Amino acid sequence: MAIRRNKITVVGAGFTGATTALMLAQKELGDVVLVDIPQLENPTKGKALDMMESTPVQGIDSKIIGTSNYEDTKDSSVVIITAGIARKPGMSRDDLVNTNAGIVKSVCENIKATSPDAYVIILSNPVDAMTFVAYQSLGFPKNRVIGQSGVLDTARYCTFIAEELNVSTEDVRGFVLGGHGDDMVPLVRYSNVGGIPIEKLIPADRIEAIVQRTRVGGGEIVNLLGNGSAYYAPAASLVQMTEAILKDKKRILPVIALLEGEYGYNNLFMGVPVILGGDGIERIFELELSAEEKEALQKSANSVRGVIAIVNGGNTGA
Ligand SMILES: NC(=O)C1=CN([C@@H]2O[C@H](COP(=O)(O)OP(=O)(O)OC[C@H]3O[C@@H](n4cnc5c(N)ncnc54)[C@H](O)[C@@H]3O)[C@@H](O)[C@H]2O)C=CC1
Ligand SMILES: O=C([O-])CC(=O)C(=O)O
Repeated sequence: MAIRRNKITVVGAGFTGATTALMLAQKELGDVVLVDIPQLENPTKGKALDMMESTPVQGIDSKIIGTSNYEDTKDSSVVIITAGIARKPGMSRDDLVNTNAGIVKSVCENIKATSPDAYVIILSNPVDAMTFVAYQSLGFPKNRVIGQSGVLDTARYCTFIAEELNVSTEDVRGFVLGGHGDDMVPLVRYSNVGGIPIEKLIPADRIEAIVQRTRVGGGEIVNLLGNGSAYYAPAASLVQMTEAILKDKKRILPVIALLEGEYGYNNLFMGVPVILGGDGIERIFELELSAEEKEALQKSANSVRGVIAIVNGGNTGA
């Protein structure tokens, strides 16, 4: 049988979607289908054509098309959902919940019909609740419905640690647990630089400042941009997750997964470290947490449940 390239669909051709499409093509992870609403079909085709015309210069062979027709996305291996509105200064991610829930639901109905075997990665905010909406709308098994927050939050955290120590970002390891909001839980005890615990290298007050900056890292960019939210680091995070799945890399990454007893939570979508590979979320790692870390995670979980309740008729879980 002839070997075919993977088809990767990116729904939403705005800042994050278009950037993600280009980065996916640059890594030649597959052919990319960029989808937006019918009213924006021409600009979507235009963005895709512009990217396609960069391929001879970049020396890459991925094809990129723009469309508003889900038939073009048929049998995608991975679908990335970036469709929805983004926040502006003064807004929280949770302010987007009602608008984006409707959008994510309608997108998922189309995906379910055209790519029933896809692995679906959700970016639209508030992303923990939107991953729940996607899970309900798609009816796919839990290993194939994956939310993006922890890769980005961890990238911010590691950037700030590397800056603090003036070392390569490559040598910084750590991760962020919990919901994608200001209560997220960067895990200091599990963070190191070249194997050396950060607590041995950075004074406690500076670590606390890094943790706080990470928690509001999205807001920092929103305030600087003035009219939208981050997209380069979010796109890079989506590409890392897509690559982990398509190449069956079995990366250990923090992603939003359905918890069924892990960390003491049931029927809740929240960020936890997992093995991400050819079968999506292949395993969730449950770490031993201190009393303080458990309390911080509980606060984050309560925030996520509050937002899920808004889109789930007052019920707080899946
Ligand atoms: N989870 C995370 O870590 C992050 C989440 N986000 C979220 O991702 C979402 C997208 O952000 P941006 O790309 O910056 O926004 P954007 O406004 O630049 O792009 C969103 C695109 O979605 C499209 N869209 C709306 N309804 C659609 C539908 N039914 N079908 C297809 N496309 C549709 C819009 O026309 C627009 O082109 C926002 O909700 C934002 O908050 C952004 C960055 C990080
Ligand atoms: O802050 C936002 O609204 C977008 C986002 O989730 C992030 O950049 O972390």
